[in-house]
Amino acid sequence: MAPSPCSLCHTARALVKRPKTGQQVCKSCFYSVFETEVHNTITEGQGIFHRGEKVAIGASGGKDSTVLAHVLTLLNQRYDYGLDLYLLSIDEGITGYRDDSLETVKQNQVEYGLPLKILSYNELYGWTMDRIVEQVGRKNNCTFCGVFRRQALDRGAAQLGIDHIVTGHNADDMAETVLMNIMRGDIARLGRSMALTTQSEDTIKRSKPFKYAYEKEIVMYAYFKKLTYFSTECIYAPDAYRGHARVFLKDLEAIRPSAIIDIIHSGETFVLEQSVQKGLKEMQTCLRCGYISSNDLCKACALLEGLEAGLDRSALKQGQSTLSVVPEGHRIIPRFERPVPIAVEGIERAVQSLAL
Ligand SMILES: Nc1ncnc2c1ncn2[C@@H]1O[C@H](COP(=O)(O)OP(=O)(O)OP(=O)(O)O)[C@@H](O)[C@H]1O
Repeated sequence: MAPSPCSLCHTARALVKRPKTGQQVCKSCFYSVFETEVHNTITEGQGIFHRGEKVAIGASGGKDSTVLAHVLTLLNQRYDYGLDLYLLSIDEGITGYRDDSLETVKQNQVEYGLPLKILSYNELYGWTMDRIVEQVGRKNNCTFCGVFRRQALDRGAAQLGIDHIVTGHNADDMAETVLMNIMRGDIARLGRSMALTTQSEDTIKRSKPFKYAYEKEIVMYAYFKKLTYFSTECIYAPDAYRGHARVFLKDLEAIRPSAIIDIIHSGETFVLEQSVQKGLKEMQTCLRCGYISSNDLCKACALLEGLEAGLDRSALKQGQSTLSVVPEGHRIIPRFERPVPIAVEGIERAVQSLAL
């Protein structure tokens, strides 16, 4: 049987069946269409970046963030976004996992010529995940890791004077999140987690440029381009609940590949009723460390307090402590200082208005 021609350029031989659309394409058209779709996500509407912005790529050494570092570096040059890119890695202190993946990030630093900052849980919280798991067991450790990582990324970015973090969350991650939030009945969180970019007054801007990129295509892209990435799963039990959502989603994708995008679009159309919005807690800053929080203590301070007190699973009852006074001998998280955002667009507009 004669080889099929690429359904986009109609000249080269098709080598890939796109998981997202089923189109048979050649390698070069696959790269082009993948990169263009990410560019479209980034630039749609007002766009997520502005010229001169300092952007930290959350770099774990895994496939998603490695491809993100590669594609953002490329698009920044191709379309002249004018971004100042950095790699920001959080070392959770997981022996035999994160130490190895950080070696990959260090290689990426050289390959892409981007400055790299590594910030560890040990430095910030005085605890590694290895020690946390020793104390709280494997069952709930993902909660600690998730809360601590979120804050560590913000703190690392703040130390670099960066006001925008991008992560490699992909379309599969987004669809899983929709399913998980529906199964939990947490529609308020669903709305927030579907945004391409999130920012409130007191937080560092976060974006997910791979929001619509299929995991399978990210893997294909990394494979064909021979990118250096680390492919082992975390050694501590991954979030079991997400695991169920993932298996369910993969089954749906096998039957109908568009299920992933369809679920994301469904998630995007949920709108919170006014009455529900009114019931949501106002955000404030943590009395102890100054980080954004919906309680007197932020989740990280509450979890840390539990760890320091030698609690195990009960330490998960976060947000219940209202103490601004630190119990004696307990370690605390340093105060969170945010960089003052520079309104570059505002400055540009002001300069333009002065021009003759
Ligand atoms: N230790 C870390 N340091 C910096 N960023 C991280 C770290 N862990 C996760 N991230 C960011 O959060 C995104 C989603 O993380 P998740 O744990 O879901 O990993 P993943 O889906 O395996 O992604 P990756 O393939 O990039 O590891 C990553 O793509 C990355 O941008």
